[in-house]
Amino acid sequence: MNQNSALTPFGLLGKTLGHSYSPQIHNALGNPHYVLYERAPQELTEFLAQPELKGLNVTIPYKKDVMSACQTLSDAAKHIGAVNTMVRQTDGSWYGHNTDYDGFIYMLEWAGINIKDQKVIVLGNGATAHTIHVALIDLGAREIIHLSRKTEPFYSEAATFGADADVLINATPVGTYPNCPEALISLDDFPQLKGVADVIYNPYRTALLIDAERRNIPYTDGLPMLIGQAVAAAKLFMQKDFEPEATETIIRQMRHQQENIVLIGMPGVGKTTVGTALAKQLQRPFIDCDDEFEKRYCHPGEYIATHGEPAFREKETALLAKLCKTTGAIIATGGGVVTQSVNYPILRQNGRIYWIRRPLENLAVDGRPLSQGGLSRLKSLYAVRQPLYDAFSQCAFDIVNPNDGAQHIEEEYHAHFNS
Ligand SMILES: Nc1ncnc2c1ncn2[C@@H]1O[C@H](COP(=O)(O)OP(=O)(O)O)[C@@H](O)[C@H]1O
Ligand SMILES: O=C(O)C1=C[C@@H](OP(=O)(O)O)[C@@H](O)[C@H](O)C1
Ligand SMILES: [Mg+2]
Repeated sequence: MNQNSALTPFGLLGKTLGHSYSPQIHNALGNPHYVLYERAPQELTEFLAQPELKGLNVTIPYKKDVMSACQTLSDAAKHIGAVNTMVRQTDGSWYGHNTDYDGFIYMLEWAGINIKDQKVIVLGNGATAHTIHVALIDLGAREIIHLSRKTEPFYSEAATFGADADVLINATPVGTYPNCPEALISLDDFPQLKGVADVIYNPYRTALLIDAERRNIPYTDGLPMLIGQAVAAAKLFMQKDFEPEATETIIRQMRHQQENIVLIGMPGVGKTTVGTALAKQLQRPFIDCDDEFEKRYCHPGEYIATHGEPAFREKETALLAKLCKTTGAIIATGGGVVTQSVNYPILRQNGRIYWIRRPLENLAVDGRPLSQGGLSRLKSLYAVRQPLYDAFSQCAFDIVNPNDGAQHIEEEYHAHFNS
């Protein structure tokens, strides 16, 4: 190492870190001196002995290993048996705490999910589930049941334990990018739920959360937990308090950056045209699902004419599942995506869905086999699809001209994240 290059005082310690939001979050909290530290197990002791290090977050697989390097431990860290935050004390020793605990409690508060005297079902029995368990006891849960794959009770027993459960928490990685959408269970087995929380933050909405959203059950994804734990760590690192708005602003900003704009609507209504304009305005990537289909197979119209619509729908869903894992993009779909209910969680997981409308008389029909047969054919297609577009979308816009339409959608999108 260069003699003059000082070690950055704050960071995240782990074995293989890949992409992490932590530097971005700490930066937003006013700490530009936060980096990723990937270290092998045999390097840990020497690494932690460096006096330039002032504060660390710790991730798998080291949350237990670093405990022996901490002279003092918080009660939460002791009860949980894991440390995710280390703070250098004035005497040079390390203090170990667990801000995942704080982040979890923050997430529930943020979502308005009450735990006191409630029956809580936790999916999973691993390290995260254990941290959550300790927090749930401290919050006064009446009963906590962990469903798991390896030890009883199993996920298959959800109906037995879920009948009178108040809160459901997913503490497993099932449904995390890139294996999304995927859920361990259906909420059919939990008829009394008052809240659902998922520790996963990529995708933004797991299949479990989309299920909760559909049933109007209050829910939260794991981003408030991630940011809540970072803020709790930053308080210790920087020895300062943060206004509650600071945390809320970061949550909102990250969502704003990441949420896709998804366009649905009748064939020929202008999804591709409006999507192109939106991508340009917002300087975000544009994905046209029909174009992507054509790159891999052939023009969608030609595919339907040759192989039939069911074969097209199957290929289209598989392709959508790949394309819609992305974040921060503008996505124009093919007009028929709403005919397959399985497409809803795919589009919704990272997206706000806009239904764009124009009078049927004005729709483009060229190269669109399902739109052939004149206005009466379009009317019957619309009769079937209109309730589906309505159910799939969070917003609807009547578009007179594509640029104005893009402008209105952009305004709604920004307002949604700034309210
Ligand atoms: N609001 C609009 N007013 C008039 N013509 C439009 C409008 N939106 C799109 N068009 C035109 O309609 C045709 C089909 O638009 P396109 O974006 O390909 O629709 P979609 O992707 O929904 O099938 C294009 O020729 C486009 O220029
Ligand atoms: O409405 C439909 O079922 C279809 C619409 C087309 O996309 P556009 O909506 O872009 O025309 C294309 O996906 C395919 O021909 C099927
Ligand atoms: Mg199109």
